[in-house]
Amino acid sequence: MTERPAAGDAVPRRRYFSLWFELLRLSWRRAPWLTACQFVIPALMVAAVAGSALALRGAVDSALRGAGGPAVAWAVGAGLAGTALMVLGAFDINTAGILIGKVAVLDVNPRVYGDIATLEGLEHLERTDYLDRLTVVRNSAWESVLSLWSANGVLFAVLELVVTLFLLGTVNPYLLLLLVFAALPLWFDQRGTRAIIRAETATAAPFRLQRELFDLGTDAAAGKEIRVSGAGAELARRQAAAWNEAMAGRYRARLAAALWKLGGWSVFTLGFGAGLALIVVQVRRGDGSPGDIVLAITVAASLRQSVFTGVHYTTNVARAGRLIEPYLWLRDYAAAARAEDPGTRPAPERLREGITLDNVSYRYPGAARPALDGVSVHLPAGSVVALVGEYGSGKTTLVKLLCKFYRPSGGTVSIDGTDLAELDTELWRAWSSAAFQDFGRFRTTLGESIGLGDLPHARDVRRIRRAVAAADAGAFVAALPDGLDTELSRRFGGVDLSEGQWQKVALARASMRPGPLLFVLDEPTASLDASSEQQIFERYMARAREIAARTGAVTVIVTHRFSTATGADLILTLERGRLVEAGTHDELVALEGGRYADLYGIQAAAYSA
Ligand SMILES: Nc1ncnc2c1ncn2[C@@H]1O[C@H](COP(=O)(O)OP(=O)(O)OP(=O)(O)O)[C@@H](O)[C@H]1O
Repeated sequence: MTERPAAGDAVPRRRYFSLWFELLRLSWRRAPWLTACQFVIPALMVAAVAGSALALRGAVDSALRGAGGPAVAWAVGAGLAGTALMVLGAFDINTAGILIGKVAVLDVNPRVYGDIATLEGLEHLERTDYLDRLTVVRNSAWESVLSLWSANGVLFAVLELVVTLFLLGTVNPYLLLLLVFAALPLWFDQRGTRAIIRAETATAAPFRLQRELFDLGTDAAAGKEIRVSGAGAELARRQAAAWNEAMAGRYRARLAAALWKLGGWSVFTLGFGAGLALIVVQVRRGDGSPGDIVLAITVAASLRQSVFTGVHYTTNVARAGRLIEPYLWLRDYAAAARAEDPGTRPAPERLREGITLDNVSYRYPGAARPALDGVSVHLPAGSVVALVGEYGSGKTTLVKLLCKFYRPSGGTVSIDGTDLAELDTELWRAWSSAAFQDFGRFRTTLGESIGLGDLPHARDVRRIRRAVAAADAGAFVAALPDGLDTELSRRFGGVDLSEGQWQKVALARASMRPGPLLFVLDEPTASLDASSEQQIFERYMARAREIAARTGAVTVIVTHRFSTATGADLILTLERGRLVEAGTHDELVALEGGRYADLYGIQAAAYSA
């Protein structure tokens, strides 16, 4: 099994070629004619460069010999070749742009997004090494495809270089030495570009931080707290500091790259000047025709152009390295994550025994201590289980493990005796429903936002209405201008919802599946007022019992309000990732000095005060 790549793992250069080959195949499939143009047009351009130089030499020498007819014919040929060069050049840029756009938007972008959104677990979205690379790769599909055609451009620039040098060689073989001078700017430029790539990767973290701080500072929701606390200036200071840190490294690298570039071109100009002087001396000695000087000047000018083009394309390729490296790393990560045995066994249609956690531990990547530590408990089929405990005690982590978002670092979770790791993840999720405290805000129409909870029935209006009723959202939906068709964003001509309304939408979404085996409610009412909360819990308790009777479902409710937990069949108290108590409300309050009894007592006293 392939391991997920670690933070510092580098991607071998040869992988670039396989990526380009893959992009070439995609381009061919997407637009064969445009793809063919990327080879035919540059080849014709090389022919036109050589043709125009040879024709000019012919025209000058014929004219000097007094052969008027051939001189005119050569001159017309040179003119045509020059015109063809310009037309082909414009055509080349336009066709390449269209092709790159098509492949980037229609093929590469969906794949990058797909790799982010469809990976089985959540871990990748919480790892800084993954997020750093994502920051670099985001919106970079265009540049990745561009790198393929830049590499192709380098090939044709080299071909043009060889042809032009060959022509110069016919005048004087020493001129072939210009190849060395032509190669130097490429080499110098490479060094500068590599410095830029290194700097961009090294400064990805402060760059991401400044962007996040900027988003935070301009977010209306966070804006309320920022204004009340007066933290705006401090946030702006931190954003500026992160920006300066990121940019200082990048500017230094750019300056170094500019100096390398300057050095390369200075050497080339020297060599180029010396070459021209050599030909002039040679012709003055009578060893060559004036046409040779014209050919040498024409060819040398196009040599400068082809070196310039070659450098430009090489820079593009090297710059794309800063995207290709993290892009391939992300793909390797996604491939390795997919290759991890996803489990193939079908989930049972009905729970008979229930869910068993056996010595389950979980540590977040990079965390110093485990979020869950040796939890063993049986959640009987058909039961309502309440998870209680202080902030950060591991409640959400436990339900995430039940949903198979992460795999336990130790121990097993089993469903009716089958290890959850062996169950087909997609099927298990299809038998689960969940509403989380940090719910998603899908800014589609209200009906779509709820229907997403059960894709095969996403347009089933009766089912959506039932889910709305389950979430006690009927009155709020009825008050919306277009009911279920209301757009959930002012930006799209719809309405903005309050926190509590968004939470009800999330609850309704979680209620779309009629008979899940696992029903998770992770503080699903934190944004609701007390009376809505009470009503919703009563409904969900009734629903839990009703589903339990049909499918043996286990309902897990994470809550900070102990009044909610009292009706559960089993209450689990977590503390610093460990399960410290398990039992019914009556059993736990009866425990002398028990944690639950303590917390329950404090809350009950606060409410009655
Ligand atoms: N993505 C993450 N990466 C690293 N550590 C995390 C992550 N999510 C949670 N933790 C840590 O794991 C521990 C348990 O967190 P968890 O969210 O499970 O607690 P909780 O009991 O649900 O808390 P709350 O009541 O505040 O929701 C905490 O110490 C938390 O800081």
